[in-house]
Amino acid sequence: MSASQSPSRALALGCVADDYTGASDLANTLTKAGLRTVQTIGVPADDLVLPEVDAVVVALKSRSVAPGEAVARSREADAWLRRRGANHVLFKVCSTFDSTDAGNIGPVLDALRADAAEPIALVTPAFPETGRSVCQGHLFVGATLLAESPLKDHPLNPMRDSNLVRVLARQSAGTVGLVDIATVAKGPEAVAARLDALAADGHGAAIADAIFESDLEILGRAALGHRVSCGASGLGLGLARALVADGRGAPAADAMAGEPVGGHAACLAGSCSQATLAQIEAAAAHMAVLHLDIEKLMAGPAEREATLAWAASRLADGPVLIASSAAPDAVRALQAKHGVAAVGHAVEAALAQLAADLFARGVRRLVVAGGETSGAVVDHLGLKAFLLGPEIAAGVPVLRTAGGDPMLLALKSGNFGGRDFFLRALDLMR
Ligand SMILES: Nc1ncnc2c1ncn2[C@@H]1O[C@H](COP(=O)(O)OP(=O)(O)OP(=O)(O)O)[C@@H](O)[C@H]1O
Ligand SMILES: O=C(O)[C@@H](O)C(=O)CO
Repeated sequence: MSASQSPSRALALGCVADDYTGASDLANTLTKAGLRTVQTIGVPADDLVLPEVDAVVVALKSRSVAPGEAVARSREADAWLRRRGANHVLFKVCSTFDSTDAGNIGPVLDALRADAAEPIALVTPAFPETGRSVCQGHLFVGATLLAESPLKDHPLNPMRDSNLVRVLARQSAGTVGLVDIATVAKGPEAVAARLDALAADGHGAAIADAIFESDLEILGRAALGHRVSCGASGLGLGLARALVADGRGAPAADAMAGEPVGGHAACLAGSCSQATLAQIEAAAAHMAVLHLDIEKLMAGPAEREATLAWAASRLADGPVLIASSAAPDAVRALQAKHGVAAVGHAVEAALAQLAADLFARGVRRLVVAGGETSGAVVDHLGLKAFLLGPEIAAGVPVLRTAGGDPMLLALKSGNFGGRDFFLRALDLMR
């Protein structure tokens, strides 16, 4: 990571994100709102020298691991951020609240709250820019209730209950209350008073309604009165705007100011979301696309090796896209035959290995679709920290690796981006 010229101030905001794409989504939001932000991969070393920043987003791959492991990693990240002076830590989860009854949102939040000695934490995944809103504790994806949206078919954590008070209560040690939209509309003091009342009643968390960015500004201000909160980029926006109003933040250095990185370009898609499936279809008009045969992939290395040979022979002519993505029926059939975890891990491992092989063949611009997939790829490439570049689509920035041989990446959350996402990303990655 590039060295700082001046000793860093205490962080205005610390963030622990439960996946890598979610972390870059949040880092993008904080940057746009005026906080200079760096995203690290995993908990950084204690002696990490940062440029002058206001916020650090520590990206973990903890959304779909065992709860104990998620808790341990998140506590470590939280402790690092507190040592860097962060008074408030936002636990960034998915705007569609991706989790199961076992966790990991509840267990991690319980632990962070205990470590911060906070009686209650405000929780909201609302993110109006991408159509996520919460009303009477129910999460909507656009105009559709969460449990009726495509998220009901998510390969790892199908979301079948839209009532987040219930969802969070099932995975938390404590009980969960609601800060409803009527209270939010009254302003930060009313929200703070409601949180105090819920805490006095013994609730450890409160789902907060939010529909518009103005609601999130109110919630961000109220959340800053506590040491920990939980939400998606919308709450990040609210916290950042409150901090900037308090005098923190400054324009970020242009992460793309250096030489263009050049090199070959490739896209890897492991997300099976409706959005990604449509984006892959649209990309086929502009680049060579290969759909992996998952049965063959699971049978041995031949499918991956053949894919690499296919890609290597085309890279000089332009970008290639390799996708494991499949429609819900096909995903379910594979999962029924091999097991959810076995297919997921086999696909992630194959795409991560392909990323490394493509890097070895000169790829320096890489677009990855899917949070778990991005986690596997970034870990396998051994990348440690990112600076923020321009926004490709809501929630997806261009990332530039900090230090070493520069590389540009876009880590796309499954549901984000328009149909032309892959082309648009590569246009901004030079
Ligand atoms: N054809 C397939 N059949 C079964 N599982 C698949 C297939 N292709 C990919 N997968 C697995 O599905 C999971 C997709 O999760 P991932 O987080 O990458 O995407 P996403 O859930 O759409 O994105 P996000 O978490 O950002 O919303 C991964 O574990 C991946 O390996
Ligand atoms: O909040 C979101 O929707 C994304 O940042 C994400 O975490 C999806 O994996």
